[in-house]
Amino acid sequence: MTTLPHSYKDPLLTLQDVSMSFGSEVILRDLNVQVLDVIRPGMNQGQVVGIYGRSGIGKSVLCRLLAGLANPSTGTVRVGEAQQPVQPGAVGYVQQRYPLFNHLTLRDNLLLAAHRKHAPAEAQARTTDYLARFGLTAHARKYPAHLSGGQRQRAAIAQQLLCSDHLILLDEPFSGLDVAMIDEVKKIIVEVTTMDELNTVLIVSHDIATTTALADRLWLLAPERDPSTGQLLPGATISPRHQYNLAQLGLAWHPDVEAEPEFAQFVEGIKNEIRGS
Ligand SMILES: Nc1ncnc2c1ncn2[C@@H]1O[C@H](COP(=O)(O)OP(=O)(O)OP(=O)(O)O)[C@@H](O)[C@H]1O
Repeated sequence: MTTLPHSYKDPLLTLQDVSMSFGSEVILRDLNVQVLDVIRPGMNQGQVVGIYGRSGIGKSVLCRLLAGLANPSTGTVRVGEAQQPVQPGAVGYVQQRYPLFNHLTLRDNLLLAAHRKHAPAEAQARTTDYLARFGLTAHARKYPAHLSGGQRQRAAIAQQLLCSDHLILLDEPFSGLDVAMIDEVKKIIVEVTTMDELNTVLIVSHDIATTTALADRLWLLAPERDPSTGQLLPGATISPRHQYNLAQLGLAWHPDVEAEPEFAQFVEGIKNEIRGS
Protein backbone atom coordinates (compact mmCIF):
# COMPACT_ATOMS: atom_id res chain seq x y z
CA MET A 1 0.00 0.00 0.00
CA THR A 2 1.06 3.61 -0.41
CA THR A 3 3.24 5.23 2.23
CA LEU A 4 1.58 8.59 2.86
CA PRO A 5 3.89 11.64 3.21
CA HIS A 6 4.93 12.26 6.80
CA SER A 7 7.85 13.34 8.95
CA TYR A 8 8.65 13.44 12.66
CA LYS A 9 9.27 16.24 15.14
CA ASP A 10 9.80 16.27 18.90
CA PRO A 11 9.36 13.35 21.28
CA LEU A 12 6.01 13.22 23.10
CA LEU A 13 6.59 10.04 25.12
CA THR A 14 9.87 8.40 26.04
CA LEU A 15 10.57 5.26 28.02
CA GLN A 16 14.25 5.09 28.84
CA ASP A 17 15.76 1.96 30.40
CA VAL A 18 12.46 1.19 32.13
CA SER A 19 12.33 -1.99 34.20
CA MET A 20 9.81 -3.17 36.75
CA SER A 21 10.18 -5.95 39.30
CA PHE A 22 8.04 -7.12 42.19
CA GLY A 23 10.39 -8.61 44.76
CA SER A 24 12.66 -10.94 42.80
CA GLU A 25 10.17 -11.29 39.92
CA VAL A 26 11.17 -9.23 36.88
CA ILE A 27 8.07 -8.23 34.89
CA LEU A 28 9.45 -5.61 32.49
CA ARG A 29 13.06 -5.27 31.40
CA ASP A 30 15.00 -2.48 29.63
CA LEU A 31 12.15 -0.79 27.81
CA ASN A 32 13.51 1.84 25.42
CA VAL A 33 10.79 3.24 23.19
CA GLN A 34 9.69 6.63 21.99
CA VAL A 35 6.69 8.29 20.35
CA LEU A 36 7.53 11.28 18.16
CA ASP A 37 5.13 14.00 17.06
CA VAL A 38 4.13 12.93 13.57
CA ILE A 39 3.65 15.61 10.93
CA ARG A 40 1.43 15.10 7.89
CA PRO A 41 1.33 17.96 5.38
CA GLY A 42 -1.87 20.00 5.72
CA MET A 43 -3.26 17.85 8.53
CA ASN A 44 -3.66 17.83 12.29
CA GLN A 45 -2.39 14.32 12.83
CA GLY A 46 -2.01 12.85 16.30
CA GLN A 47 -0.37 9.55 17.14
CA VAL A 48 -1.90 6.13 17.82
CA VAL A 49 0.24 3.42 19.40
CA GLY A 50 -1.04 -0.15 19.70
CA ILE A 51 0.44 -2.14 22.58
CA TYR A 52 0.22 -5.94 22.37
CA GLY A 53 1.42 -8.91 24.34
CA ARG A 54 0.08 -12.21 25.53
CA SER A 55 -1.95 -12.46 28.70
CA GLY A 56 0.02 -11.95 31.90
CA ILE A 57 3.06 -10.48 30.11
CA GLY A 58 2.88 -7.12 31.93
CA LYS A 59 0.61 -4.83 29.91
CA SER A 60 -1.32 -3.60 32.95
CA VAL A 61 1.93 -3.03 34.80
CA LEU A 62 3.16 -1.02 31.81
CA CYS A 63 -0.11 0.99 31.80
CA ARG A 64 0.42 1.96 35.42
CA LEU A 65 3.95 3.13 34.63
CA LEU A 66 2.78 5.07 31.57
CA ALA A 67 0.03 6.74 33.62
CA GLY A 68 2.46 7.69 36.38
CA LEU A 69 0.50 5.57 38.89
CA ALA A 70 3.58 3.50 39.76
CA ASN A 71 7.28 4.21 39.60
CA PRO A 72 9.50 1.90 37.58
CA SER A 73 12.17 -0.03 39.47
CA THR A 74 14.70 1.60 37.12
CA GLY A 75 14.54 4.13 34.28
CA THR A 76 12.20 6.99 33.46
CA VAL A 77 8.94 7.67 31.66
CA ARG A 78 8.88 11.19 30.20
CA VAL A 79 5.85 12.83 28.63
CA GLY A 80 4.79 15.88 26.64
CA GLU A 81 6.69 18.43 24.61
CA ALA A 82 8.69 19.35 27.73
CA GLN A 83 9.57 15.67 28.30
CA GLN A 84 9.00 15.87 32.04
CA PRO A 85 8.90 12.70 34.17
CA VAL A 86 5.28 11.53 34.15
CA GLN A 87 3.11 12.59 37.10
CA PRO A 88 -0.28 11.06 37.98
CA GLY A 89 -2.92 12.89 35.91
CA ALA A 90 -0.62 13.85 33.03
CA VAL A 91 -1.80 10.81 31.03
CA GLY A 92 -5.54 10.18 30.86
CA TYR A 93 -6.06 6.53 31.71
CA VAL A 94 -9.37 5.09 30.49
CA GLN A 95 -9.71 1.74 32.19
CA GLN A 96 -11.93 -1.05 30.99
CA ARG A 97 -15.14 -0.17 32.80
CA TYR A 98 -15.22 3.53 31.77
CA PRO A 99 -15.30 4.82 35.35
CA LEU A 100 -17.66 7.77 35.70
CA PHE A 101 -19.20 8.96 38.95
CA ASN A 102 -22.73 7.52 39.01
CA HIS A 103 -24.14 10.24 41.26
CA LEU A 104 -23.07 13.04 38.91
CA THR A 105 -24.61 13.99 35.57
CA LEU A 106 -22.48 13.61 32.46
CA ARG A 107 -21.82 17.35 32.41
CA ASP A 108 -20.78 17.36 36.07
CA ASN A 109 -18.49 14.37 35.50
CA LEU A 110 -16.69 16.29 32.75
CA LEU A 111 -16.69 19.50 34.76
CA LEU A 112 -15.08 17.77 37.71
CA ALA A 113 -12.28 16.57 35.42
CA ALA A 114 -11.87 20.02 33.81
CA HIS A 115 -11.61 21.68 37.25
CA ARG A 116 -8.55 19.56 37.98
CA LYS A 117 -6.66 21.46 35.32
CA HIS A 118 -8.46 24.73 34.61
CA ALA A 119 -9.87 27.77 36.45
CA PRO A 120 -13.70 27.67 36.91
CA ALA A 121 -14.71 29.81 33.89
CA GLU A 122 -12.28 28.01 31.60
CA ALA A 123 -13.43 24.63 32.95
CA GLN A 124 -17.07 25.52 32.14
CA ALA A 125 -16.17 26.65 28.62
CA ARG A 126 -14.05 23.57 27.90
CA THR A 127 -16.72 21.23 29.21
CA THR A 128 -19.33 22.80 26.91
CA ASP A 129 -16.90 22.56 24.01
CA TYR A 130 -16.01 18.90 24.68
CA LEU A 131 -19.66 17.90 25.10
CA ALA A 132 -20.27 19.32 21.62
CA ARG A 133 -17.12 17.83 20.05
CA PHE A 134 -17.97 14.39 21.37
CA GLY A 135 -21.65 14.56 20.32
CA LEU A 136 -22.81 14.46 23.93
CA THR A 137 -24.56 17.83 24.37
CA ALA A 138 -28.04 16.30 24.20
CA HIS A 139 -27.09 13.86 26.97
CA ALA A 140 -25.32 16.31 29.29
CA ARG A 141 -27.98 16.11 32.03
CA LYS A 142 -28.17 12.33 32.09
CA TYR A 143 -26.54 10.19 34.75
CA PRO A 144 -24.02 7.55 33.60
CA ALA A 145 -26.51 4.71 34.24
CA HIS A 146 -28.76 6.23 31.55
CA LEU A 147 -26.09 6.44 28.86
CA SER A 148 -25.36 3.76 26.27
CA GLY A 149 -22.02 1.92 26.38
CA GLY A 150 -20.75 4.01 23.46
CA GLN A 151 -21.81 7.27 25.10
CA ARG A 152 -20.05 6.25 28.32
CA GLN A 153 -16.90 5.42 26.35
CA ARG A 154 -17.07 8.82 24.62
CA ALA A 155 -17.62 10.51 27.97
CA ALA A 156 -14.71 8.67 29.60
CA ILE A 157 -12.36 9.68 26.79
CA ALA A 158 -13.59 13.31 26.86
CA GLN A 159 -13.19 13.33 30.65
CA GLN A 160 -9.59 12.14 30.44
CA LEU A 161 -8.73 14.60 27.65
CA LEU A 162 -10.12 17.47 29.75
CA CYS A 163 -7.78 16.80 32.64
CA SER A 164 -4.66 15.37 30.99
CA ASP A 165 -1.99 16.69 28.68
CA HIS A 166 -2.82 15.24 25.26
CA LEU A 167 -1.91 11.65 26.17
CA ILE A 168 -4.69 9.10 26.53
CA LEU A 169 -4.21 5.48 27.46
CA LEU A 170 -7.09 3.14 26.58
CA ASP A 171 -7.10 -0.26 28.24
CA GLU A 172 -9.01 -2.80 26.11
CA PRO A 173 -11.38 -0.22 24.57
CA PHE A 174 -13.05 -2.81 22.29
CA SER A 175 -13.63 -5.68 24.67
CA GLY A 176 -17.24 -6.74 25.14
CA LEU A 177 -18.54 -4.36 22.44
CA ASP A 178 -20.71 -5.32 19.47
CA VAL A 179 -19.57 -4.45 15.93
CA ALA A 180 -21.53 -1.21 15.80
CA MET A 181 -20.03 -0.07 19.08
CA ILE A 182 -16.54 -1.02 17.93
CA ASP A 183 -17.07 1.21 14.86
CA GLU A 184 -18.22 3.99 17.18
CA VAL A 185 -15.14 3.72 19.39
CA LYS A 186 -12.87 3.61 16.31
CA LYS A 187 -14.52 6.81 15.11
CA ILE A 188 -13.92 8.49 18.48
CA ILE A 189 -10.24 7.52 18.40
CA VAL A 190 -9.82 8.95 14.89
CA GLU A 191 -11.61 12.13 16.03
CA VAL A 192 -9.35 12.48 19.07
CA THR A 193 -6.20 12.06 17.02
CA THR A 194 -7.23 14.60 14.42
CA MET A 195 -8.42 17.20 16.97
CA ASP A 196 -4.89 18.21 17.86
CA GLU A 197 -1.58 17.04 16.42
CA LEU A 198 -0.20 16.53 19.92
CA ASN A 199 -3.00 14.18 20.94
CA THR A 200 -1.57 10.71 21.37
CA VAL A 201 -3.69 7.64 22.00
CA LEU A 202 -2.10 4.50 23.42
CA ILE A 203 -4.28 1.43 22.98
CA VAL A 204 -3.64 -1.74 24.94
CA SER A 205 -5.68 -4.46 23.28
CA HIS A 206 -6.02 -8.13 22.41
CA ASP A 207 -8.01 -7.05 19.33
CA ILE A 208 -5.03 -6.95 16.99
CA ALA A 209 -6.87 -6.21 13.72
CA THR A 210 -9.01 -3.35 15.04
CA THR A 211 -6.12 -1.71 16.86
CA THR A 212 -3.62 -2.13 14.01
CA ALA A 213 -6.09 -0.49 11.60
CA LEU A 214 -6.09 2.63 13.79
CA ALA A 215 -2.42 2.77 14.74
CA ASP A 216 0.62 4.33 13.12
CA ARG A 217 2.96 2.54 15.53
CA LEU A 218 2.90 -0.81 17.34
CA TRP A 219 4.80 -2.16 20.31
CA LEU A 220 4.87 -5.85 21.09
CA LEU A 221 5.77 -6.81 24.64
CA ALA A 222 7.52 -10.19 24.65
CA PRO A 223 10.32 -12.13 26.34
CA GLU A 224 13.71 -12.11 24.58
CA ARG A 225 16.64 -14.51 24.49
CA ASP A 226 20.17 -13.61 25.41
CA PRO A 227 21.89 -13.32 21.99
CA SER A 228 25.07 -15.05 23.17
CA THR A 229 23.66 -17.90 25.29
CA GLY A 230 20.20 -18.28 23.73
CA GLN A 231 18.74 -18.37 27.24
CA LEU A 232 15.39 -16.71 27.88
CA LEU A 233 15.93 -13.45 29.76
CA PRO A 234 13.67 -12.66 32.73
CA GLY A 235 10.74 -10.31 32.14
CA ALA A 236 9.33 -8.90 28.92
CA THR A 237 10.65 -6.10 26.76
CA ILE A 238 9.82 -4.25 23.52
CA SER A 239 12.77 -5.19 21.35
CA PRO A 240 13.63 -3.06 18.29
CA ARG A 241 12.25 -5.80 16.01
CA HIS A 242 8.97 -5.54 17.90
CA GLN A 243 8.61 -1.78 17.34
CA TYR A 244 6.64 -1.44 14.13
CA ASN A 245 6.29 1.83 12.24
CA LEU A 246 3.06 1.40 10.30
CA ALA A 247 3.41 4.82 8.67
CA GLN A 248 6.67 3.71 7.04
CA LEU A 249 5.15 0.34 6.14
CA GLY A 250 2.35 2.15 4.29
CA LEU A 251 -0.31 0.72 6.60
CA ALA A 252 -1.25 3.87 8.53
CA TRP A 253 -4.06 6.36 7.91
CA HIS A 254 -5.83 4.40 5.16
CA PRO A 255 -9.55 4.37 6.10
CA ASP A 256 -10.23 0.99 4.45
CA VAL A 257 -6.94 -0.65 5.34
CA GLU A 258 -8.66 -3.67 6.91
CA ALA A 259 -9.89 -4.78 3.46
CA GLU A 260 -6.35 -4.92 2.03
CA PRO A 261 -4.51 -8.26 1.69
CA GLU A 262 -1.22 -6.70 2.90
CA PHE A 263 -2.96 -5.63 6.09
CA ALA A 264 -4.36 -9.13 6.71
CA GLN A 265 -0.89 -10.58 6.10
CA PHE A 266 0.73 -8.11 8.50
CA VAL A 267 -1.85 -8.80 11.25
CA GLU A 268 -1.31 -12.56 10.83
CA GLY A 269 2.44 -11.99 11.25
CA ILE A 270 1.87 -10.06 14.49
CA LYS A 271 -0.44 -12.81 15.80
CA ASN A 272 2.24 -15.40 15.03
CA GLU A 273 4.82 -13.32 16.91
CA ILE A 274 2.48 -13.23 19.93
CA ARG A 275 1.77 -16.99 19.68
CA GLY A 276 5.51 -17.70 19.59
CA SER A 277 6.38 -15.37 22.47
N1 LIG B 1 1.53 -5.47 42.51
C1 LIG B 1 2.00 -6.62 42.03
N2 LIG B 1 2.74 -7.43 42.82
C2 LIG B 1 3.25 -8.58 42.32
N3 LIG B 1 3.08 -9.03 41.07
C3 LIG B 1 2.33 -8.27 40.26
C4 LIG B 1 1.76 -7.03 40.68
N4 LIG B 1 1.08 -6.49 39.65
C5 LIG B 1 1.22 -7.36 38.62
N5 LIG B 1 1.98 -8.42 38.98
C6 LIG B 1 2.38 -9.54 38.12
O1 LIG B 1 2.87 -9.01 36.90
C7 LIG B 1 2.58 -9.92 35.83
C8 LIG B 1 1.96 -9.13 34.69
O2 LIG B 1 0.62 -8.77 35.04
P1 LIG B 1 -0.29 -7.81 34.15
O3 LIG B 1 -1.58 -7.67 34.86
O4 LIG B 1 0.46 -6.58 33.82
O5 LIG B 1 -0.49 -8.70 32.82
P2 LIG B 1 -1.29 -8.33 31.50
O6 LIG B 1 -0.34 -8.43 30.36
O7 LIG B 1 -2.02 -7.06 31.69
O8 LIG B 1 -2.32 -9.54 31.42
P3 LIG B 1 -3.82 -9.63 30.80
O9 LIG B 1 -3.69 -9.45 29.32
O10 LIG B 1 -4.22 -11.03 31.17
O11 LIG B 1 -4.65 -8.58 31.48
C9 LIG B 1 1.69 -11.01 36.41
O12 LIG B 1 2.50 -12.14 36.64
C10 LIG B 1 1.20 -10.42 37.72
O13 LIG B 1 0.99 -11.43 38.67
